[in-house]
Amino acid sequence: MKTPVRVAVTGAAGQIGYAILFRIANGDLLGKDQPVILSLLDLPQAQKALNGVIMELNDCAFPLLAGVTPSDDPRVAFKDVDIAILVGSRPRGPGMERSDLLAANAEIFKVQGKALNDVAKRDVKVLVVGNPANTNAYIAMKSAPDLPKENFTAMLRLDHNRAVSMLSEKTGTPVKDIEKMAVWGNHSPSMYADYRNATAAGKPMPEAVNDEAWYKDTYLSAVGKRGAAIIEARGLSSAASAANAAIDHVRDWVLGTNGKWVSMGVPSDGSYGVPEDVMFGVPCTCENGKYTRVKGIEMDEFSKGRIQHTLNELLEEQAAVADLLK
Ligand SMILES: NC(=O)C1=CN([C@@H]2O[C@H](COP(=O)(O)OP(=O)(O)OC[C@H]3O[C@@H](n4cnc5c(N)ncnc54)[C@H](O)[C@@H]3O)[C@@H](O)[C@H]2O)C=CC1
Ligand SMILES: O=C([O-])CC(=O)C(=O)O
Repeated sequence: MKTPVRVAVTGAAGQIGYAILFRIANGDLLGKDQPVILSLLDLPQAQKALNGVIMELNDCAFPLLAGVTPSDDPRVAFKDVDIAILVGSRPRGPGMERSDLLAANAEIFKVQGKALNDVAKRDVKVLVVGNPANTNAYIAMKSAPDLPKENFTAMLRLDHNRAVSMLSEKTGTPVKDIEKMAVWGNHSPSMYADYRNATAAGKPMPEAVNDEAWYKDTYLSAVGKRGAAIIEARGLSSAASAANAAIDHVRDWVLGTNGKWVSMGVPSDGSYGVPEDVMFGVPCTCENGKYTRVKGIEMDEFSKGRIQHTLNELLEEQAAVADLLK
């Protein structure tokens, strides 16, 4: 039997928490032979509900679940964790933009970044889901100076999965036969879902779609605004698909992608004209527990403009939290 991996999930009593914990405990995150210990963080006022979730986790009698502990203190919840999925924060409601959440949620990620810095494993893998995810991940990274920067990532995978699914529907290609999709930039409507290198069953995606006007005028904004469309339809933000994307992101990071491209928000190394440390969505491949950016993608004028647009938004978000990080 393998040694259990310690996984922290914050906001564990919330709706994404309710969708993700049972799948992690079932082996969807790290494999069907890997025991896990769940360390669950939520606010003091959510502890009663969190205990109810733990009762349900226990009632599933998951063979891989080697322990579950609740806490309302990040320094307790993050102690010695190998993986931290930071979900806990306020979601937006109808009519709100993600930028409206920045003020409400930034402080959370400063506190949690510091706690990770002090008590987590030195190779902890951190995924920030709570919005605005890129800038929250940037805040957590900057608040954890003793941890390697590459430990911190933001979730672009929901956008990636939405982008692939919509191309699958448009072209009639099964999702499994779509490769090399790339979502650049911020997890917000400014993101750039770039299909130029993608393939549909081996055929170049632009050819398979054969409708550039649809791509530029309909598809790009449909991917970018999908979160708002879900809120409009459900009255609540996406939860099961967000949980699924978080599992995809961490699983691929830990277990590898076999050469397949996935989109991840990672601290920039300066490539593609993105200043260092900006938490930016880029296509990556993963192997041996490490991600590598796909390098050398040619940029046409349209792509340069889209990347600059989403970068500008991230730089504005960073400027808005600069005081918090002093
Ligand atoms: N990056 C992405 O693709 C997506 C991100 N999200 C974001 O995920 C976040 C969570 O969404 P939901 O689960 O639907 O919200 P929710 O409101 O159902 O749950 C949030 C949970 O976080 C807890 N929480 C709040 N502050 C906390 C803190 N300081 N420490 C620990 N726990 C804390 C709350 O008590 C609550 O239990 C939101 O920010 C939402 O916008 C949602 C969908 C997709
Ligand atoms: O839109 C929201 O607020 C939730 C989210 O991030 C998404 O579904 O993409």
